[in-house]
Amino acid sequence: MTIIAPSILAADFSKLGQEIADIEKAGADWIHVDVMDGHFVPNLSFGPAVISSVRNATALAFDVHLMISQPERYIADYAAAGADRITVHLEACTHLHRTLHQIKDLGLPAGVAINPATPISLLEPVLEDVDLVLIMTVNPGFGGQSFIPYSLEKLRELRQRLTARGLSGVHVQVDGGINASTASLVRQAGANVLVAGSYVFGNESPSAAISSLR
Ligand SMILES: O=C(CO)[C@H](O)[C@H](O)COP(=O)(O)O
Repeated sequence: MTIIAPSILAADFSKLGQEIADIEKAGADWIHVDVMDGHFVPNLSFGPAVISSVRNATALAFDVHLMISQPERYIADYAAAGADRITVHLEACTHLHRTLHQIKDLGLPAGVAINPATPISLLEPVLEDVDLVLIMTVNPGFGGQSFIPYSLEKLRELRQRLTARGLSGVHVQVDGGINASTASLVRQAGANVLVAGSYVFGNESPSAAISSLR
């Protein structure tokens, strides 16, 4: 079953709680929460105070994607703010294995994300330690960018490696440029968790947009 995780980066921040409640009614499975620090990525979004203020707007899981340098400094804060799962970037961690276990030690599923130019092979040492791998299908930092086609090869390679290692339960997530057309391609290539921002929140009917991604 495909899990749809709308990214609130594309929501109207002036009524964020309502936007989250509405997207739950529209059929979302998880709420994708993009945290940006203006250092690891060239944009800023929001921090734990905003997350905790909207946590009660939904019963859905908050899937927190930390696009921040040295995320180990803030993992406890995001867990306390209401994150249900936390994903960190391989490129942002000095000690990736330690950081993933820091997340797991807080009782949360740990995810690892990679940028478009990072090869799948670098994930090999931590595949057994993660619940989710996020293949960025755009360069992180901004919504509304175009899907990078080479991502499909990376997805196929990741699925093969997970299957070969008996790890088919690991979620394979994609983020960036996902719409009805690219959704079909990434699902065929092995993704089972689809993040979509502008396609869902910018659609006249978010519920139709979510259905079209499944
Ligand atoms: O992580 C992100 C940017 O770094 C966003 O989640 C991603 O870009 C989704 O936006 P869109 O669906 O509009 O492409």
